[in-house]
Amino acid sequence: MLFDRYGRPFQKLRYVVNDECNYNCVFCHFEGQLRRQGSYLTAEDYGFVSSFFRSLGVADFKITGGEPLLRRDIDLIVANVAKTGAYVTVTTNGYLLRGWVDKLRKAGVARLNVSVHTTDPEKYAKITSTSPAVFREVMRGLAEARDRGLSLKLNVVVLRDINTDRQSVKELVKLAARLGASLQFIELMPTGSGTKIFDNLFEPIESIVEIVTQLGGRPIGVRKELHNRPLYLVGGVVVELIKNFNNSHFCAGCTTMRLTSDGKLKTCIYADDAVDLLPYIKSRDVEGLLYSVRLALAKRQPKFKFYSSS
Ligand SMILES: Nc1nc2c(ncn2[C@@H]2O[C@H](COP(=O)(O)OP(=O)(O)OP(=O)(O)O)[C@@H](O)[C@H]2O)c(=O)[nH]1
Ligand SMILES: C[S@@+](CC[C@H](N)C(=O)[O-])C[C@H]1O[C@@H](n2cnc3c(N)ncnc32)[C@H](O)[C@@H]1O
Ligand code: SF4
Ligand code: SF4
Repeated sequence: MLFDRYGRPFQKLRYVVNDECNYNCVFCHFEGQLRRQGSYLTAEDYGFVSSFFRSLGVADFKITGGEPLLRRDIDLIVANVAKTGAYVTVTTNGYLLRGWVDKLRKAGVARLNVSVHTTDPEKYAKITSTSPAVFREVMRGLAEARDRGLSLKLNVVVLRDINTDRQSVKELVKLAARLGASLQFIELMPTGSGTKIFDNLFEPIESIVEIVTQLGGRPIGVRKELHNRPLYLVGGVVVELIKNFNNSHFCAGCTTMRLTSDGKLKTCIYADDAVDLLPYIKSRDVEGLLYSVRLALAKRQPKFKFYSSS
């Protein structure tokens, strides 16, 4: 296992497998990468690089995007990562889910995170720049995934006065319960498109905690291995809370980096100084990769620190 200078172990890697999307969400951070660069690692590259990272002790791989289900070889990518024996999850907007459920299950996906910010089709359409019919298709995909036995988590970006009232939270809990899913509330991040709406739509996670508590929820633990995220249980549903803005406790528990779709290792979602792994991935150069990962770890800093001069 490798550690950074702040004693944080490197245990999880997020693969941003593309930089395009069939949605245009009002807040999208695109995982901190530029849109439409169009140069992607191949499924074979992901297989090779996953074996390498596994050998360093990384055991949890997140496949995200852009919209990962737009990649025609997404099942092959999942299979090549899963073959290493690692835990592989995919985060998706869910619109193309129905066509992929069986293939992803066979490829060995451990869980799907599906972003569903509201149960109101009209609000959904506005948030994502789609239509209410798109929302209904996502619901069909989720039902199919549940029926085929896939483990599910619903992602909700918290948006002030859009999904922060008691009824909205209650309906999301009910939806998660029907799907046998867990539910994750994520604070809005001021990056990418999130920057321009932040002042109007940011709502701290505490408002959700208050409602969850009013609904009978109780704390059941903390995800120490990832950002010290608090967990609650409400109505039989596990609720995970991502308080990622200005939270030194969250960054202190950061055990993850991102590999952009063109092979750059980002030390933090906010950081611009990525380390380029592409030449080493393409030439299957393990020594070069190890040197570069050590370099990235040496650069890594918590974005929000306990003590900061700035
Ligand atoms: N600031 C920050 N936010 C993160 C980080 N990891 C995840 N997030 C936020 O959480 C959102 C949802 O992440 P997901 O792709 O669902 O995955 P996850 O919840 O981190 O991981 P799993 O629980 O393993 O599925 C991200 O898009 C970010 O907004 C991180 O390292 N830093
Ligand atoms: C960038 S998306 C990529 C995967 C997929 N397209 C989706 O939307 O699920 C990954 C996650 O980041 C969340 N997200 C996007 N922009 C965000 C922001 N500014 N703040 C917090 N979360 C954000 C999305 O809701 C989604 O759950
Ligand atoms: S949050 Fe996901 S679905 Fe929405 S625009 Fe970004 S990548 Fe696409
Ligand atoms: S250091 Fe903080 S902001 Fe940066 S990726 Fe880790 S948790 Fe996110």
